[in-house]
Amino acid sequence: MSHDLDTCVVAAAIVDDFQRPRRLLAARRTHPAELSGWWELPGGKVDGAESPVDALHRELKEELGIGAELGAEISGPADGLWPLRPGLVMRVWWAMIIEGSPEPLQDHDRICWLGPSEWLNVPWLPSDTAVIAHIIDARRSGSVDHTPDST
Ligand SMILES: Nc1nc2c([nH]c(=O)n2[C@H]2C[C@H](O)[C@@H](COP(=O)(O)OP(=O)(O)OP(=O)(O)O)O2)c(=O)[nH]1
Repeated sequence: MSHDLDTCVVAAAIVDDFQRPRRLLAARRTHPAELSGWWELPGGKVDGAESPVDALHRELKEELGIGAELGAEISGPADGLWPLRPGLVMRVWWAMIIEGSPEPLQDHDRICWLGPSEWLNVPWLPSDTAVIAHIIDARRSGSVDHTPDST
């Protein structure tokens, strides 16, 4: 199935270390009402002509006040994408903070560093279940691909 016409959301799995990630940053949404209180990977929709990577850097600055280094993209099951709902797909990158200290500045009311055995300890958005399971597996098997990616 083609996802060419779908809206693209970009998000970051922000960890403390690409090679041996122990902590993962989760953020609790404040809006819209039906998503409020659920936790997600920080990010947002790609605007107009900006590239997905530019959009992710913009969102991380707006939402958390941080600059990040992106690692490899975490490829999803649908042509590399993570389907969220009809018409909406997500692309996800490993990321590490290189500037600033994360604060819930916009769209979230809480952020939380989840420790090694805690990556399932928040109620993730139901649409995130597959990607969170995937990154937990990658962490457990030591197969985190941390090759920098700038596509
Ligand atoms: N950032 C992010 N969004 C997610 C995740 N999982 C998931 O279903 N979504 C959904 C929630 C929203 O419907 C959509 C992201 O839209 P958004 O509202 O955060 O993006 P935005 O601020 O750029 O959009 P907008 O307010 O301008 O419409 O993707 C996730 O892990 N991270």
